[in-house]
Amino acid sequence: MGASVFSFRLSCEFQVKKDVSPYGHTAVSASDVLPYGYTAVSASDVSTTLQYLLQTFWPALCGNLRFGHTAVSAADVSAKLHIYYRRFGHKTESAKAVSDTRPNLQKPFRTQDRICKSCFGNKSESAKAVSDARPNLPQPPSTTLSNRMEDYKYLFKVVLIGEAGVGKTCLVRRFTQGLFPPGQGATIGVDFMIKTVEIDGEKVKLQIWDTAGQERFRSITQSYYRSANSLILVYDVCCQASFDSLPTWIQEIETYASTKFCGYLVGNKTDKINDKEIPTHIGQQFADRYEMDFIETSAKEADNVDKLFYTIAKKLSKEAKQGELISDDTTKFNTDNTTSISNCSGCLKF
Ligand SMILES: Nc1nc2c(ncn2[C@@H]2O[C@H](COP(=O)(O)OP(=O)(O)OP(=O)(O)O)[C@@H](O)[C@H]2O)c(=O)[nH]1
Repeated sequence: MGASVFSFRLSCEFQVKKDVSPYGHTAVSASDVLPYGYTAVSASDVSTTLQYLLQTFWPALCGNLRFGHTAVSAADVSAKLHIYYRRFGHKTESAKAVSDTRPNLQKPFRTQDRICKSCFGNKSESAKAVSDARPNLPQPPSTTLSNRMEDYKYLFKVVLIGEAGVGKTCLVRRFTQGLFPPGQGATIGVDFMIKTVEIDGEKVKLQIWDTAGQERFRSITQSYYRSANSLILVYDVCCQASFDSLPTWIQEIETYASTKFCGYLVGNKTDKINDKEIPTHIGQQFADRYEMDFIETSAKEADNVDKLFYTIAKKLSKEAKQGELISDDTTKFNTDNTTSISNCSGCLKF
């Protein structure tokens, strides 16, 4: 089993690992994740073990970390794992042994809840998003996997892209948490949140991926385009440069996205009326040219933010109902009245 199998980078193949990583995009080598005598364990075993390791030790060591907002090197991760080795030893050799070294797995939810909150800040939405995205972790009886599967009809993946500083994170946090974060720092790699909305009486879960706009993260963020059901391309209405860069982003989309996705152009920061550089009709023209929907928003004032995401949820639900979201790789239809739509094997399937 090659090193790539155990790679902890955010890749399509091992979405579960990706989704539980509080490290953003840290690459962890095969040796880091194989403290078990190099026994061939499956990717999911490794994933599950790492979830446990990271949950157990990371919060105490690192405090209020959140997805994608912390740069942690492979060496850091490795150092944390050594603590685990010291405690449990190196002698476990099989996948079973791996699971035997997880004494806390059956602890009640209170423990996990505390860990999530500790790990990701005291933000219930964040903690819930993390919890939802960890299908392998023990769940309290009231929120077992099957229960949660009945919680919604569709699951869609929405990815925000655009230049750094245009307000992608603020849009996501306004929608998912109802707040405008003061002093929002730059996203490192990719962050995600989940919000369930109701469309025509049906629950629709939006898995919202907030990508870093900085060039240095481009190779990471590109890997998210293909599995997106919807791509939201954001620019800052007060920043000509962010608008001028749109053709480059369109090229990125054409290169990396799937052929079937719902595209939205968003001009953000409309509250800065006196600084506006890109008139609404120019934004609209650009969107028309590339057959995208268009809206102007203010994450700060909560203008049109809900409308943006609800419109996307509604459109995708309609397309799913009409069977128009049949995609490159897989479209999953669950037998229990729950449908998980995805464009690639990298999408979460709860
Ligand atoms: N006035 C105003 N400022 C905003 C708005 N949205 C975001 N900002 C500010 O713009 C700055 C950048 O916001 P972010 O949400 O971090 O931008 P981003 O696109 O996620 O940036 P990267 O993570 O680097 O890609 C922050 O200082 C925000 O406070 C808005 O609607 N109005």
